[in-house]
Parts: sequence; C-alpha cells; structure tokens
Amino acid sequence: MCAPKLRVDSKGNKKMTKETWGRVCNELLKTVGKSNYTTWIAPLRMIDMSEGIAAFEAPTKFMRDWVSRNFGEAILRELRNDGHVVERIEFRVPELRPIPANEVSRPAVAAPAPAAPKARAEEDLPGAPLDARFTFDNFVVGKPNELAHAAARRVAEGGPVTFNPLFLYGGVGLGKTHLMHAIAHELQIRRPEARVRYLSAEQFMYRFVQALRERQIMDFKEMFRSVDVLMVDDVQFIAGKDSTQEEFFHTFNALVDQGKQIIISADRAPGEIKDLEERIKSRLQCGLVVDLHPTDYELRLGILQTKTEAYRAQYPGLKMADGVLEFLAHRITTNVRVLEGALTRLFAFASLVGKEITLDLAQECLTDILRASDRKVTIEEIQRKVAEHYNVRLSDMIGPKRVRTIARPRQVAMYLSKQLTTRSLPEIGRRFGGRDHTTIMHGIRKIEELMGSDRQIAEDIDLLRRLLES
Ligand SMILES: Nc1ncnc2c1ncn2[C@@H]1O[C@H](COP(=O)(O)OP(=O)(O)OP(=O)(O)O)[C@@H](O)[C@H]1O
Repeated sequence: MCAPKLRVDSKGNKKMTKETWGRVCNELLKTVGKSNYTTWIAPLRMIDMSEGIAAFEAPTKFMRDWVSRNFGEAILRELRNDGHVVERIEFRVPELRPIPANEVSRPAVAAPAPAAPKARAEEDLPGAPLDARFTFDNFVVGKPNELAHAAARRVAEGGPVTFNPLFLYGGVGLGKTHLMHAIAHELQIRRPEARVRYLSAEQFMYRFVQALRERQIMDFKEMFRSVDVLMVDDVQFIAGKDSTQEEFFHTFNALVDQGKQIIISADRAPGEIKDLEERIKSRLQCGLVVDLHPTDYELRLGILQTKTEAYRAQYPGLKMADGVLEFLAHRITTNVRVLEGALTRLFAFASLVGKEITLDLAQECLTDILRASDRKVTIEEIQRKVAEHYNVRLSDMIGPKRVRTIARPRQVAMYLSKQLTTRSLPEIGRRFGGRDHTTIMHGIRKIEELMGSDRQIAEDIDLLRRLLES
C-alpha cells in the first residue's frame, strides 16, 4: 500500500499528502503497468521526504535493489511531475527476520554428512546441507554417466552460463544428487563469492508454503532470486502442485533472465513428467538435458573397486578373495545405492566375524539383496511392456508385419530381450515368431545404431528398461 506518513516539508516545499502520493501512484500504475505496480510499487512505504530526498521503505533487500534499479527513475519523475522538489530517492529495508534453522529438512542422504565444506548458500540463504562425500573425486565415470559427468564438470567450472538449465535425469540411485553436490562443492572452491543454493523440490515447496502461511512471500522471493546458482533436486515432486509450480516457474524465469545458472534433476525427462505444466516442461528443455543411464557391469565394478579402497583404510587387515567384486557387479544390477549398501554390510560383517571376505561369505551375508536382484525379466514381459508403450498389439510383436510402426517396436523388444535376459539369439528368435537369429541380430544392431542418433529411441529404451527392472 502506498501510505505516506509525510505531512510537512522542512524547506517549505510542497507537502506530501495521502492524496498527492495517491496521484503519484496512479500515474505510476499507468506508466509501469498493473503487474509491475502491484508487485513492486504498492509494497513501498514512503517514510520521509526532506532536504530534497524522498525515502521509501521496501519489504526486502531484493525488492529494494530491484525497484531502485528498475523503477527509481519513474518514481522520481512522477514525484517531480506532481510538483515536488526531489533531488534523489532512497530505498531502505527494515531489519529482516532471521530464518530459523529448523525450517530446512535434511535431504535423504545415505549417512549423516561429515562436516561438509561450508557453502555460502548455507550461511546467507539456508539451503539443504551438502554431503561432503559427494565430490567429483568420488564419482566414478563410465559410459552410462559420462555425458552427465562432463556437463556437470562444465557447469562447475563456473564460467559463463552456456546451457541453462542443466537438466539431469535418471533412475533411482544413479548419482544425480551426487553430481549436484559435486558441482556445489567445486563452485565453492572456484567461486567462493557465489551464492549457491541446493535443495530438493520438496523443500522448495515446503518453504514456499511456509512463506505463504507466514506472509513472508517477499523474503522467499528475495532468497530465491538473489542466488547465483540454484539447484533443485527431484523436480518431479512439484508436478500437480499448482501454486508451487507457478512460483517455481517465476523463480526460474527471474534467474534465467539475470543470467544465473540453474541445475535441475528428476527421475525422468522433462517431457515425461506427468502433471507438470507445459510451460515448465518447455523451459526445462531449453538448456541441456542429459540422462544417467542404468549402470553397466564395468561401471559397477569401478564403483565397487573405488569404494573398496576406502574400506581397506577403514578395516586394515581385512582380506578379500579374488572374484568377490566381480560377483557383486554381476549380480547386483539394481542401483548404486544398493551396491554400496551391499559392500558396507559385507565389510562390517566380515570384520565382526573376523573372516576373509570370500564368495561364500558374500552369499551368506547378502542373501536378501542377491535374491531381490535376482528377479528375472522374461521375454514375454518385455514384449508386453514394449507393445503397451508403443500402443501396438502384442500379437504384432511376433507377427509378420513389416511396417515401421510395428517393426521398430519389435526391434526394441528384441534389443531389450538380449540386454535383460540371458537368452541366446536363437532362443530369442523362437519367441519372436520363429525368426532366424540373424534377424534378431540385425534388429539389435539397428537399435544400437539408432540409440546414438535418435534421442527418442534412447529415451524409450531407458524408460522401458527401468519399468522392466523395477
Ligand atoms: N558414478 C558413481 N560413482 C560413485 N558413487 C556413485 C555413483 N553413482 C551413484 N553413486 C552413489 O550412489 C548413491 C546414490 O546416488 P544419488 O543419491 O546421487 O542418486 P540419485 O540419482 O540422486 O537417486 P534418487 O533418485 O534416489 O534421488 C550415493 O551414495 C552416491 O554416492
């Protein structure tokens, strides 16, 4: 509300009354437009006008800076037009209420974080704490994640913003959070002055709702619009939550307009997030969208080897027989979190019973994990899921039709049958209507080739694989 307190001007200049300020506000409404007026001018309070200085109070620092930069001239002009002698305008802010630390819930990390390097974000703008273990040094790179890793590295260099946002997506436990924290850690070293804020979409919503409830929405806006790098994890969470989406959209736009870097993660590609507004989907697709593919054997083994090195230091003297890591990498294919959990348990168990880690010990200690990972996908299941996904008849999977709309899904199913089952090519051929193994081979090669050039196919395969393995 534009509520002037002034009644008298010490130099005998024209008095500022409620009416005259009202007139100035009316003029401003015409020149800056309704939306700008409501957002930026109406919350100002005129607190003083003397010695040619008009002083206003803005609810937050962010508003103060914004109004001063964008509307200062207009306000000055309208005050003068109304006959006031004003040399300059000052904008002030009242003391901001500090935000209680308990407003921030901890992110789901596997273990309590040991003292993380302190983010500027945590000092100035309480964000979620970073996990000190999630650094680039601790991130094992393999084919399935090399692109995501390279993109994260690029953003972490802190140079000019080249792609905005960076959108990382992939299935559960494949390293999205790890990469985001790694970016934050790296930025703290390279750009210590940068305000980096990491939080989950759930925390974003929580803070937004709380700000609404406590009528602190301007503080909320200021906090989120004054960062240099904003990272929002698991953005799929805000799908279907209308007002949070709305606020997220405006925050996103405001930051992009200011040339600030945004990094987002989700469990699927932007276009596949159900109940997410179209305008948000399209914004999220504007930058670089990269996926973390399910791990392959080499990556799993690499991760196990790296983590084993760390455990060796923790459990000196504990021996491990050859072949144990290979066995685990082969059998536990679900996700990295499960793989890590298996290794942790194995070391703890072996040290407790004072035995060498052998294959037998691993099988005994990890029975449940191994059984859960043992779920076998059948060719029939694959055919059914693929048919559903592409909206073709199940019978067409094994039938003779050669039109592309049917042949392509069939080849996708062949490819997945080879990837997700232990069946041989002739066996797969038999399940696909008695086709020859060379036809199956051709189908698999075709899909492998397309995955490199056709993003849609690569995304379809990724999604189907996840559906089938879950
Ligand atoms: N390439 C990797 N190298 C080393 N550790 C990894 C790698 N990928 C994942 N991890 C580890 O696996 C665990 C799960 O990773 P993270 O929490 O980043 O997964 P996420 O993709 O964010 O999963 P969610 O979808 O559940 O949020 C973490 O402990 C992380 O350090």
